[in-house]
Amino acid sequence: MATSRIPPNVLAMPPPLRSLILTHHTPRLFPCCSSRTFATAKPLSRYRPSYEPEPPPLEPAEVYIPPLESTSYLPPPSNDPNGLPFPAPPPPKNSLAKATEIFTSKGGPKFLYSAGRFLELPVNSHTPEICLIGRSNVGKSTLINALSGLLGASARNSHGVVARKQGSAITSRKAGCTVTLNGYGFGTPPPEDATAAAEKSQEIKAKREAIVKGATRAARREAQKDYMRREPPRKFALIMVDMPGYGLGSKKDWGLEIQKYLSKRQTLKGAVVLIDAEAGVKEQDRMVLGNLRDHGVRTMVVLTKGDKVVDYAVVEQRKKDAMMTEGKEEGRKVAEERIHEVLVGVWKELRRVERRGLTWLEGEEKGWEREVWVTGAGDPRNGGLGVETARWAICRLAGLVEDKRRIVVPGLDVVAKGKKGVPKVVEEVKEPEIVSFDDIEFLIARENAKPKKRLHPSF
Ligand SMILES: Nc1nc2c(ncn2[C@@H]2O[C@H](COP(=O)(O)OP(=O)(O)OP(=O)(O)O)[C@@H](O)[C@H]2O)c(=O)[nH]1
Ligand SMILES: [Mg+2]
Repeated sequence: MATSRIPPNVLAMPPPLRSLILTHHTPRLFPCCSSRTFATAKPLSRYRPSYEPEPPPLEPAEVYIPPLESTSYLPPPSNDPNGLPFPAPPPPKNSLAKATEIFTSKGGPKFLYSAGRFLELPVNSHTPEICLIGRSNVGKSTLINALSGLLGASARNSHGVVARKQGSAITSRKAGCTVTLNGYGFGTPPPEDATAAAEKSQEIKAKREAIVKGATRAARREAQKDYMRREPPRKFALIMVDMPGYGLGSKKDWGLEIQKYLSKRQTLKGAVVLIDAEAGVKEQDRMVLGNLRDHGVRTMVVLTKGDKVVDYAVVEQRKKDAMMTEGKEEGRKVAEERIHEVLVGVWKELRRVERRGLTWLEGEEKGWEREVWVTGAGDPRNGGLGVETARWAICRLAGLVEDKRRIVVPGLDVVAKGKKGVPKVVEEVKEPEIVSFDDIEFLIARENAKPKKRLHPSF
């Protein structure tokens, strides 16, 4: 019978190693600590990551179908209650390329800051900011990653230090992953700003020299104060702010900080409200839209997880349909119908929220945008449904690209104005509407609340 022996030089070994050697060579003496017991010991499971393993990827050849008819939709005319959303024309190629350049420029996105409170945010008086708001787990961080060029699995499975170093947002399958206001810088500032930035850095340099050379102590102290208060020159074309989600896993304090951000941030150009295409508009979304209205923030809605709606519809349809190809086509129709349903719900909600205020109006600069965008940023087939056009929409919201599309619909003529991208709507009302007294009162109140144009400063 082979018996294990204790090595003679065991006492010459470092004390922490001795017990290991002994248990290895004499398993019978220490059965509870044998190497096998160590290998299957329970405590190791504590170090496993807390998120569940990813499900196996979908098979591209089987499930992949062409994306939806369009990635952005406009509402039917307001005088047509049964009208369907209609697909908006795609953005012009040159400005689409400009938006792509801003988001995917060399060097990638830069993670700028993570602020737990509004007061911790760095000063910003020059770079336009756009914030992403939505329920927990809706896909805010995934969308930021996809906008910067990461596709599918890379956008949705971004964890740990490597992701931080790359400048990507951390994502998780667990709700409540993002708990601070996280800023990401994209693109390079326009050339005139670069010159201004160079001048400013000269100024800062001069101030620093003054600190060293300042004759008196008081002068040095004054220069030091100025230097501490300085704002770094503009380095990015756009800053995107990823916010903590509301709903599951959120906290009251975060809500308060977000409110402060919405009301006080001077450079905030607009908010992108993310709504899960599978779940539709929820109570918390209504509350957030109300907040945006109260703070007069320009708002744009983006549906996320559009790919899931499409896949689900296809799989369901295929169960019913024996013919695979027909199943796909039918599935596409079903998916389109489901997306239409959610879109109609979104516009209904936006109009309802608008009616409760006086100044946050449909299609106005300080109101909400009609066009709603459909995305599938975390599409496991690396498709990144609608990400390219979403980039353009965000740049338009920030005033970085122009919208020169002309959209003509029966009964509704939308002309997108060049400069600020606010579509001007000329609506043809075919028959005179019968309006209740309440509505008239409301319309008068709304009209009075609009800022009056002054003909001359002296008037
Ligand atoms: N299929 C699909 N999955 C998505 C999409 N967007 C996000 N997901 C998944 O949804 C989960 C949550 O994504 P996150 O980006 O972390 O969500 P979040 O809104 O930042 O969540 P919080 O930080 O908790 O507020 C991840 O597991 C993603 O893989 C999408 O467009 N399609
Ligand atoms: Mg997040």
